[in-house]
Amino acid sequence: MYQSPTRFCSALLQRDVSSLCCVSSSRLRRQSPSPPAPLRSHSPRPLSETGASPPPLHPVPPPPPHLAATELASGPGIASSRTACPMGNGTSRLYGAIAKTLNGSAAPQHPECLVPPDSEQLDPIDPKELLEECRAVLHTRPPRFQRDFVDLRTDSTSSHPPIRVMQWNILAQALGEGKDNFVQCPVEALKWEERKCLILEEILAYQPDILCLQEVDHYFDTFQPLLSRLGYQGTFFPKPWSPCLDVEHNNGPDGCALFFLQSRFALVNSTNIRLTAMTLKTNQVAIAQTLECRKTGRLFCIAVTHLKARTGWERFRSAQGSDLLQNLQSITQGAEIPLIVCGDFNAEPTEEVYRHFASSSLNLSSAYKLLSADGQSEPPYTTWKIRSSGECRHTLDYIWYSRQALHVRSALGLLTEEQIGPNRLPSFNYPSDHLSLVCDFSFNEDQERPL
Ligand SMILES: NC(=O)C1=CN([C@@H]2O[C@H](COP(=O)(O)OP(=O)(O)OC[C@H]3O[C@@H](n4cnc5c(N)ncnc54)[C@H](OP(=O)(O)O)[C@@H]3O)[C@@H](O)[C@H]2O)C=CC1
Ligand SMILES: [Mg+2]
Repeated sequence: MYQSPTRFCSALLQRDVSSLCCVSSSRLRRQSPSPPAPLRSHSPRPLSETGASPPPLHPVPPPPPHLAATELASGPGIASSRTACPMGNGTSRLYGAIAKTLNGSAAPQHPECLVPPDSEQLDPIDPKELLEECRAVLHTRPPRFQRDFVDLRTDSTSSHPPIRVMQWNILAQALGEGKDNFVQCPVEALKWEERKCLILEEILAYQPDILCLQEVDHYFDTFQPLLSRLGYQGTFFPKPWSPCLDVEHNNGPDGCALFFLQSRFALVNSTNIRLTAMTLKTNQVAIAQTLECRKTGRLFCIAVTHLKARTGWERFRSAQGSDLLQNLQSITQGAEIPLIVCGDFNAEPTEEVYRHFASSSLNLSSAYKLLSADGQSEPPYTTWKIRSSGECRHTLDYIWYSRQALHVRSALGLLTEEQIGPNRLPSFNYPSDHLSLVCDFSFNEDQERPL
């Protein structure tokens, strides 16, 4: 079960307790997935997904006892930092690293683990070697889907390397196994030990400079320790009443996580936002950070959010979006600082919250529209799954950017229907019901001035 972050200590972070948690590399090598189970039966599918009927707007109940009050409002949340990593470490140490995260979902409860260990004790990891290790764990799975970047460059050129941003709802382990009811997805495909490697493989394949994640319920035992060793600085803000906590053997609350490469950016300001809807506190959160490019001195703001899900909650989402926009107005000093907002908005482009973002005074555009023939249409889907209630194919995930200050140099194409397959997502091939979105951004040269 979940332990408070202050009581948490990952075995990965604590070399001298490695014997408590470590799985040997040979054992890891021998692991092979069980054969796929027969598909679970499911009832006839209506065309549209329906969730619980929306109650009137209401605040969520008091926080669970394991979360301090300061973590729930616009408090500091949980951030961590690491030094940037040089390359070239031995694979044997990597097996130790990933094996420790494979060993179990819960953190050890030893008193010596109450204080997080010194970050300097951690060894950097070579991304290529970690990728190899992931592939070894996944050797019985089908190969990764091929996705290509689409070059979107216009006349605008930039002498600086682009900023690669990944947006991804990675699917909380507890929700995938306990709540989501993906009736065509074999339970074996959801095993964390392997699904984790599929998620890491996706991140390592595209090597984003900034990673915006939703439904993260393995921050402390997996993503923070591993990504910090790849040179990322991470921040996690859990949902106050995460539905993960209702699932037996959960690994703690899910929430948003934001990672950036420390070698490229310095953190100037970080804000954790518990979203409100018509002044009432809600169960949804966002993280907004102002970063400085180390090379150019340019400032920009990056934000990640996950809005309220389900049909019937459109007004609620719209109110949450308005609250987020208001916060971002203030953080960007009235749109002075260029902005990128990544999120699972749980809203189709026809919804009010989408229109609010598209028409806000922050001058935002949605990057993935640029993949369409006319540059005006969102992709046909960013999530595609089959629940007992039916097939759900929706466009819900977006990367918004300041259209005057930034331009999109390229965007990663989505999976085709054929790649996704008849049983949809998640699957043995792909670890989440949402596709990752990846864009390369550059500052527009004519606006290229340090703020
Ligand atoms: N104990 C208490 O008193 C309270 C408990 N809660 C718990 O929190 C939950 C609500 O939390 P909230 O964050 O507002 O929930 P949301 O409506 O935002 O949904 C939470 C998750 O459910 C997923 N989801 C969406 N549609 C479905 C579906 N049809 N079936 C299963 N899962 C779906 C979403 O994934 P995606 O975004 O990918 O679609 C999302 O990650 C309650 O169900 C309860 O479990 C909440 C408040 C009080
Ligand atoms: Mg989900």
